[in-house]
Amino acid sequence: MANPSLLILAGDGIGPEVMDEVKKLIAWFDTKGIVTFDVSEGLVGGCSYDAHGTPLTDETMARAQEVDAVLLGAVGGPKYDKLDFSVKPERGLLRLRKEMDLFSNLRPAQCFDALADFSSLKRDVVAGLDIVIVRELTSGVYFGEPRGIFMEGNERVGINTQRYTESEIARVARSAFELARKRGNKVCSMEKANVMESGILWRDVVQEIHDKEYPDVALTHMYADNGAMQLCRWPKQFDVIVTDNLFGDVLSDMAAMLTGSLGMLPSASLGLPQANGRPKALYEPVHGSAPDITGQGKANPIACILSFAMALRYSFDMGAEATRVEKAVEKVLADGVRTADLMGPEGGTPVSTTQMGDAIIAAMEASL
Ligand SMILES: NC(=O)C1=CN([C@@H]2O[C@H](COP(=O)(O)OP(=O)(O)OC[C@H]3O[C@@H](n4cnc5c(N)ncnc54)[C@H](O)[C@@H]3O)[C@@H](O)[C@H]2O)C=CC1
Ligand SMILES: CC(C)CC(=O)C(=O)O
Ligand SMILES: [Mg+2]
Repeated sequence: MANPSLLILAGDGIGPEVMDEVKKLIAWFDTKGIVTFDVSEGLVGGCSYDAHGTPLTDETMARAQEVDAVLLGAVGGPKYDKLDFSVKPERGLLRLRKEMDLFSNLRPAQCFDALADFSSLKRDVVAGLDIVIVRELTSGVYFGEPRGIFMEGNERVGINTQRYTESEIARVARSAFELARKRGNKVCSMEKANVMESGILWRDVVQEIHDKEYPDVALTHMYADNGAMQLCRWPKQFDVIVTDNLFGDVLSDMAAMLTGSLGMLPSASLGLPQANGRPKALYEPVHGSAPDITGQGKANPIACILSFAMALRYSFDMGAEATRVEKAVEKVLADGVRTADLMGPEGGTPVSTTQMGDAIIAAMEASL
């Protein structure tokens, strides 16, 4: 049987730095005879623009459609800020999400015990936290038409459109309910039904899907602004949060700080199951290309490594090996190994990106 296939798109900024640590893990799994991936690499984002004049070539897009899973680092950076919108690095990532139809973006926020004092919130608020934000990823205001900057009279007007169809809401709601059934059996849906028609439809459809198909799951609704406040006030009230593309983007960065650092948050972007039973899938850290720390060896690779663990679980049915990676991360953190983003106000000596990766490999080795 053919080896499982991976396409690595490390991208820009710290993307390649954190992805190097994932490559070490892939090599480790190979050396140990646990699993050998058929790995190919490609360009996305600014590096692709530099090489080809586009943030994603058709060839790379086609390869992404063929493989079992895509691993992505991060895209973007100040060098590209003034580019025409159509060729900005971020458009490469949006194209991947849209054309692969990766509508369900799972963004778990889990607070490792060793980091409960590193969150900007009190230990009691975050210790033991384990929630998942399910973000709709292929529609909403990032994709709606009309969009653009137009002249209206003698001034410019910027337009983006929030647009959701019933079926788009229904499918992401189903993925949230399915996930909840495997966890705490609770879903909180967040929108702004008080001020947006798309929010009214969102609330109605989520409720309908619940009543018809998932009456056993506890469902609540919350306005997204209150949701942001509740995430800071008492995040452990949540199990699964389902929300739209924009609110999910913002709320998940916020949830990152409940775990100690944005450098800790992984994600899985999943489509519907294909004929082989596997969903189309892309795995990437929640963070961006972090231009402020690029090239300094300061990036925390854990979000990218935990994204690879999600790939093992969701694309390759290797739950036990995913747990092995997660436990290795937990062990390293418990041993006090910290990248700079995880330093408390009292300071200490941070390890580099590669040292963190090496420590995680050593913990994997010890787990055998
Ligand atoms: N999925 C993606 O590829 C994303 C790309 N971006 C792009 O990244 C660029 C920078 O955006 P920002 O708003 O600065 O967001 P960012 O997520 O890159 O960085 C925000 C802050 O978090 C820190 N940070 C992020 N990841 C870290 C890590 N692994 N370890 C330690 N510290 C980390 C950064 O140093 C920075 O201070 C922009 O071009 C943006 O469009 C932003 C978010 C997601
Ligand atoms: C296209 C991305 C840059 C948007 C983003 O911040 C994200 O998906 O987290
Ligand atoms: Mg974001």
